[in-house]
This record gives sequence, structure tokens and C-alpha cells, in this order.
Amino acid sequence: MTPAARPLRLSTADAGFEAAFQARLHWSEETDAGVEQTVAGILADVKRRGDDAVLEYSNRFDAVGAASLGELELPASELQAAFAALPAPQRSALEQAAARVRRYHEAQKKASGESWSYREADGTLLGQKVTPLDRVGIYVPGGKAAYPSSVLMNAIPAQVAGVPEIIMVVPTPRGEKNLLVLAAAHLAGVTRVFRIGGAQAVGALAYGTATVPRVDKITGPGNAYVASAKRRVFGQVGIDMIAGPSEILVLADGSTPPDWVAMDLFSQAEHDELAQSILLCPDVGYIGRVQAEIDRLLPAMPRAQIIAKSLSGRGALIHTRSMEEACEISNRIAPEHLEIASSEPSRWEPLLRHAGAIFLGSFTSESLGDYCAGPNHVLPTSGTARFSSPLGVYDFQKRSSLIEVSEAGARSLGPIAAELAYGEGLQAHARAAEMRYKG
Ligand SMILES: NC(=O)c1ccc[n+]([C@@H]2O[C@H](COP(=O)([O-])OP(=O)(O)OC[C@H]3O[C@@H](n4cnc5c(N)ncnc54)[C@H](O)[C@@H]3O)[C@@H](O)[C@H]2O)c1
Ligand SMILES: N[C@H](CO)Cc1c[nH]c[nH+]1
Ligand SMILES: [Zn+2]
Repeated sequence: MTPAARPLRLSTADAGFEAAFQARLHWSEETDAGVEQTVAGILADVKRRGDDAVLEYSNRFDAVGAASLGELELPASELQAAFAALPAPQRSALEQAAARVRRYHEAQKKASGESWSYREADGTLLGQKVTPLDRVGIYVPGGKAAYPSSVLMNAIPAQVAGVPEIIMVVPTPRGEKNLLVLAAAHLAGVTRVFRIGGAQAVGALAYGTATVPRVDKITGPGNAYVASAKRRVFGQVGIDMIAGPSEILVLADGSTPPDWVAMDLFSQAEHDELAQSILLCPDVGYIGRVQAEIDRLLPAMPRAQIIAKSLSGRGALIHTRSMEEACEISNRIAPEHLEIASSEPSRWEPLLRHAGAIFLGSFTSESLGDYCAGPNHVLPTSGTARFSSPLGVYDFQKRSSLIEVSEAGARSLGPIAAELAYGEGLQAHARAAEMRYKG
């Protein structure tokens, strides 16, 4: 029997709205103490025992049945064979998605990821040099579902940025490899692939082991264990963001068929019991119709148990006073994915400030963004869209400032620098500037 999916029903006019909002819907700084403790232990162990610890945890949590960590590396020939063995429609879909994701990220690089400089009238040159990272680790989730699309979304921007070494980790529970994931790694030009996941994979990439090379930055989404591990190794390596359990928020004015909206809510709920799906709408009758569609459609969904748990535990259908108020609440939540299911999306879009990705209009199903629209699907979750951006080419690059002062420039800049340096009591700074124009 399919369990019922009963998202929280709230109205902003209710006296208890604020308390319910804070308790159930707002992001919270608190992390799960049990997860934190487990992850701290795993990371310390991986740092101390390297390969042996990674192997032990992979056997324990993913039942991979391996005798050495080396066994968990996939040779390039296996990736290539997986690609060659794909049924033609799957290969074509993967190639088309990859081409669209590449085109988008090449445009992104052109717009903001290139080196630049300018010369001042006295010949001084100022600018910024953009260089790719040397070696990155990409995390591809694999616990409850396999994500070939996440291989493309991580590896392609890294390649477009010019990263020479891309090390991918992906768990294979019970040792089961997903052909599409392997094929996507081949297509996207990943350098090496290890079948490891969770905190132990993040630790291996951050500290390096005899088998897994240490990387400069770790990107990619994952469950609570992965998100916690990334947070903890930050500093030792770079990380992109916290991309945890998926989220969708739909702002609806009632003009989109309610079964489309119900399915969009399911689309993120089916990822994980901890995924969050929210509907905000000023039309209470429409909210009732969406709930009726949820009830009608759920029993036929293969992942009905996960969807029901996610919607009942973390979902909400919220009746607002107006679309303007719905936009305000959406800004407070700062969702990963924000759908404007409206006949006039461009009226509401300017009011929306915080979201990982914004999907405008009834035909823009969020799931198109997950696979093939072009923009990245690795997006900030848990309210971090207030300060984080989608994964992009810029995550795989760093910038160095360039300064070349001419002789005339030394004469005009030197007195300014010297004055400020004396003000700070730093004689050597002042003299270094003065020597260039006074001798
Ligand atoms: N934000 C994004 O861009 C994005 C994209 C795709 C998926 N996702 C999210 O990524 C997540 C994927 O999660 P998943 O679980 O399927 O795969 P995962 O690869 O993130 O996690 C699986 C790993 O978790 C570890 N683990 C599981 N239970 C554990 C335990 N009790 N103790 C210690 N470690 C444990 C194991 O090592 C296992 O290898 C989902 O929440 C999904 O919503 C997010
Ligand atoms: N919705 C996920 C990002 O939060 C990405 C994804 C991959 N496959 C399906 N969906
Ligand atoms: Zn998705």
C-alpha cells in the first residue's frame, strides 16, 4: 500500500504561521549531531590510515566487497566500453545533453572567466590572470540513485576551464556499476574514476592516500554525510558549496495545470526522504487541486515511498495573501530550484533575489534543468543560495592580479604608497616605494 503524501498545509494568515515556518521550512544552522560525529571519525581515520580506512568504510557502507582500494579504480577502457555499449537512444540523449551543457559553460567562460588587463596613460599595466586549477575531485552521488547527469555537470565546466586532471569518485552500493555513469565519465573526459563515496571519498580526495591522489578542490552534490565532510575539509582543499538534499519551490498563480505542478513537486521529492518540496500560491482552491493530483498520481510512482516520506516530512503547501507575498517568502527560503508557474513569469522574476536556479513559465519544468537545458544542476541548498551560486567554470579557476608599474607610474604611485606606509609605521614599505623615484 502506498503511504499518503500529506505536505504541511499552512496559510500566511494563520496566527501560527511564523512558528510553523521557522520550525519546518526555514533553513537552520544546526547540523545533525549524529552525522557530524560519524563524519569527524571517518575523516580522522582516513587521514591516519589512508587506503585501509577508505577500503574498510567502502566495504562497510557500500558493501563493495573489495580486497584493496586499487580494485575500486575503473580503468579508462571500462569507461570507453560502457559508452560503446549504450543503447543508441541513451547515447544520443547523453551526447545532446553534454553538448548543451558544454555550450552554456563556454558562454559562461567568455562572459566572465577570461584574463583581462588595461594600461594607464603612464604605461602602467593592471589586470587579472585567470588560470585553471591543477587537479580537482568531483563527487558524483550514488547511494539511492545513480546520477550520470551529475558527471556531466561537474566534469564539463572543469574541462571548459582547462583543468588537466579530473578525479571522479562515485559510490557503487553492493558493487553495482551504472553503465550510464561510466559512459558519461568517458564522454566528459574524466581522468580517473574511483568507486568510493560518502565521507571516506571526500577524505581520500582532501588528504590523498597511496591510491587516491590529493586534489586542490572538491565539487559536487551529495547526502548529509558528503555535505558535512566537504564542510570539514574546507581549508585543506577548496570546495564549491554545500549542495545537499534537493529542493524545489513552486510559485503558482493557478494558471499551470495542477498535475504538472504535482509532478514537479514529486521530481525533487523522489531524490531523497530529506528533499524539500514547497508550493506557494494565493489561490486556496488551486492548492486543493494540487493535493488531489498528488493523491491521484502517487500510487503509480515507482519511488512512491520516498516521495511520500519527503512530502509528508518536509513538504508544504502554503496559501499566501498574494503573489507578492509568495515572492517574499520564497526569498526567505532561498530555495535551490525556484519555479515560477505563472502566465506572467517576467512580472514576478524581478522580485526574486535568492535561488540557485529560476525556471520561468509553465513549460519550464525543473527536470529539464536537471538534465539538458544547459545551466548547471549543482546548486546551493539549505538557504545557502543567499550567498552561493551554481557550480560553474569559475569554480575551477582562480585569479591572480597582474601589476606592471612603468617608471612614470613609480613616480606617481610612490609618494602615495610612502605616505600611507609611514602612517602605518612601516619604514621598509615606504623606502621600497621611494627608492623607485627618489633613489
Ligand atoms: N544539489 C544538487 O545539485 C544535487 C544533485 C544530485 C543529487 N543531489 C542530492 O544528493 C543526494 C545523494 O544522496 P545519496 O545518499 O543517494 O548518495 P551519496 O553518494 O551522496 O551518499 C552515499 C554515501 O553516503 C554514505 N553513507 C550512507 N549512510 C551512511 C551512514 N549511516 N554512515 C556513514 N556514511 C553513510 C556512504 O558512504 C555512501 O557511499 C540526495 O540528497 C540528492 O537529493 C543533489
Ligand atoms: N535535481 C538534482 C539537483 O538538485 C539534479 C538531478 C540529477 N538527476 C536528476 N536530478
Ligand atoms: Zn532532480
